[in-house]
Amino acid sequence: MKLNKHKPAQHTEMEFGGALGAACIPVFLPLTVLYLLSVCRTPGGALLQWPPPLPHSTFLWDPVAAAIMVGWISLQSALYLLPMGKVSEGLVLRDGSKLKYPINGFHALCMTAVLLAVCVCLGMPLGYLFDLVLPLAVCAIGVSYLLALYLYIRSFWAPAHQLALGGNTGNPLYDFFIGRELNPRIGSFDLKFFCELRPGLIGWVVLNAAMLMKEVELRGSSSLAMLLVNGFQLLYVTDALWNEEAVLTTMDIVHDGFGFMLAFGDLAWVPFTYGLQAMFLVIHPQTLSPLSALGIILLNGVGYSIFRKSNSQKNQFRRDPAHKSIAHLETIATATGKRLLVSGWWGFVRHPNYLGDILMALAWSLPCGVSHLLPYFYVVYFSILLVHREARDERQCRAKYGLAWDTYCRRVPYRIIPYIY
Ligand SMILES: NC(=O)C1=CN([C@@H]2O[C@H](COP(=O)(O)OP(=O)(O)OC[C@H]3O[C@@H](n4cnc5c(N)ncnc54)[C@H](OP(=O)(O)O)[C@@H]3O)[C@@H](O)[C@H]2O)C=CC1
Ligand SMILES: CC(C)CCC[C@@H](C)[C@H]1CC=C2C3=C(CC[C@@]21C)[C@@]1(C)CC[C@H](O)C(C)(C)[C@@H]1CC3
Repeated sequence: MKLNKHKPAQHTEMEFGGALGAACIPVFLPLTVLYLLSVCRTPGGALLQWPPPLPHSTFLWDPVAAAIMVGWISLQSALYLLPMGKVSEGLVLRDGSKLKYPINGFHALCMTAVLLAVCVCLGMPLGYLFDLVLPLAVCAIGVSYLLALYLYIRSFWAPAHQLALGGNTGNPLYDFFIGRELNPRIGSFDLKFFCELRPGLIGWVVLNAAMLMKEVELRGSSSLAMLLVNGFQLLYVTDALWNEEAVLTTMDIVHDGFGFMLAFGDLAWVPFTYGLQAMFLVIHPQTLSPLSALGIILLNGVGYSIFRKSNSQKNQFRRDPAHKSIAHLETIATATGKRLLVSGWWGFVRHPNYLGDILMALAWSLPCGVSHLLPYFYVVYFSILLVHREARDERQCRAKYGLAWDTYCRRVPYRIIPYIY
């Protein structure tokens, strides 16, 4: 293979605070993960405490955790490679080609669940993962760094048309962080698509199940709060894998390169911070009245319904605008030939799917009560992520659709929350 001397793209706008952000985030976020996990295990559970509850170095490394990590990634890779489900094509690439992706994430989730159930019945102490969570997170962070380094180095052998438009600035720190290559593959194994949905997302619900088991070990039964958190998040992950094909049109797959940000986000950030609520409940049990539980279930239901219906409406519209379920919706033309929906969910606010996602995030935290900030970390982080993501998407859409996008913004003035934002 020939080493390619790519000319850095001229005037690429740097995101996430540019080179400074790219230098700080890979240090700051892994430390944040370890800090949050440590706080979660303290009886006080206060997010801001002095001195901070720093774990002793002996709690950070465990060869068993390393073995579990290797086993887990190998298992998910094997399931990804199994010829189950259908094969779908991604969007058209810059060279006019389309990549093929195996759509078998839901099968992988079901097979993992069966394997896990068998192992638990045979006596495997799943709750032990609670005790191993810090060394497991250290291993996941280590894997993200190694993967990002591998991705950065191999990108110099990729042809220019396979690089992400925003990931080839010539600044090594920034390009390592944001990702140079768009769809890095080993043979037909797509590394970005695999990482986005498999080891981290499925790992998240397995960790949640482990927290439930730990609670049963400690207190003899699982609490309503723990059941709600597990149920809601399992629904979210199952939905993502059931609708796996839709991920092929998201910003991450279509636009972003694969570098440290996504590798770390997928493999370490998602499994170890999205499930903080369940981890919190192991040490800080909460009693939930049936009425509050009902209210929280309703909130999650409303959020999920908005999230799913709006995402499905747009996916259907992009795949087949003439489909009978959406043919009645009002649209506007753009100079690219693609149209924009201006009625239905996408006429309500410009990002109805983000609104639904934020409502669900709130429903995942409420079972943990209101005495601590820690279980609300996800809601706060996620709102910031989505506001930032909305701004990035808006910039891209304005560049793509020009005047038509301005017309859409006038027709649908609110971004995420009607009459507020
Ligand atoms: N749990 C988590 O951590 C995260 C969850 N998410 C979720 O992932 C899902 C996908 O989000 P994301 O990838 O950010 O982007 P979206 O699914 O919101 O897609 C944005 C794209 O949709 C198209 N679009 C925008 N407006 C219209 C319109 N009116 N009519 C037709 N098409 C339109 C444009 O692309 P084009 O015109 O080119 O088709 C635009 O670039 C969301 O539900 C989000 O909440 C996202 C990030 C993190
Ligand atoms: C650590 C960084 C600062 C931020 C990293 C962001 C990533 C964690 C997220 C970027 C987009 C994501 C998506 C999902 C998970 C989180 C990341 C990877 C998603 C797979 C969750 C499930 C949803 O149904 C989805 C729509 C499939 C999501 C797609 C985007």
